[in-house]
Amino acid sequence: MIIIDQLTKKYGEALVLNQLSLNIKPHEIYCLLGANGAGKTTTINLLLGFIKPTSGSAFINGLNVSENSRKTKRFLAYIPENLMLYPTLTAVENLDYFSGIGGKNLSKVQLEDFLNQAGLQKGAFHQRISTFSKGMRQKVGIAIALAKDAKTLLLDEPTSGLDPKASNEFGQLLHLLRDKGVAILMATHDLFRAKEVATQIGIMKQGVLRQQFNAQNISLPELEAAYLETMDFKELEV
Ligand SMILES: Nc1ncnc2c1ncn2[C@@H]1O[C@H](COP(=O)(O)OP(=O)(O)OP(=O)(O)O)[C@@H](O)[C@H]1O
Repeated sequence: MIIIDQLTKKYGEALVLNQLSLNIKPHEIYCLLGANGAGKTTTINLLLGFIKPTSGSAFINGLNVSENSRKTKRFLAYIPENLMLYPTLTAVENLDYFSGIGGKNLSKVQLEDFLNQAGLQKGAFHQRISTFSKGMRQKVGIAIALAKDAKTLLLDEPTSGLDPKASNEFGQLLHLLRDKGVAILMATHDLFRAKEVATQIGIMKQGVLRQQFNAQNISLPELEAAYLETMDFKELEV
């Protein structure tokens, strides 16, 4: 469960996130859309406890992130655009290391089972990460989320640079995690993938959540039109 309550972030005079409120329950995938600089990564960094809010609060599994940043990481998995894995270690070794940080001590068979669930081909389990494509690395990220038994998954442009097949596979893996009851927040520029995977979609501009949709109630052309309209809307000069 992710609760964002009137979260605001300022850098000096620059207001980069303005009173954002969101509620993402288990079994939900919330896709956050917005142009470069809209505040999507800032939102994720606040949820990760990487930066402190100017005002407002964020809660992961009922814990205030600002007060329990270390504890909340136990419930969290995070997949950025370029997942940081150890290139000279194998997929199994990386999974062992990162699930260990998450407090899990798993056998080789269990580790391999999570990689299998994440769709990594068996031949790659014991290969070094340095030989992996981006799609394979993202699958290791999903395996880490599964192995940690994460209740919350944060994703920052995870399908950027993936080919359509890899991106489609990645979307299916998100559905697997959703079905397990994970609450998922994904920042993305990919309207098509957002429409494919999301239960809810929000459009941000200049740190403000401008529009929200139930993904079932909007077609892809309607979503694109709403996005373009939001981006084109000029603020009234006072
Ligand atoms: N450390 C910082 N100091 C000052 N301004 C910052 C800092 N970090 C981010 N910003 C500003 O905050 C705003 C929001 O940035 P953010 O990275 O959250 O946008 P985004 O929606 O994720 O964009 P993108 O799609 O390009 O990733 C931008 O104007 C950015 O320049």
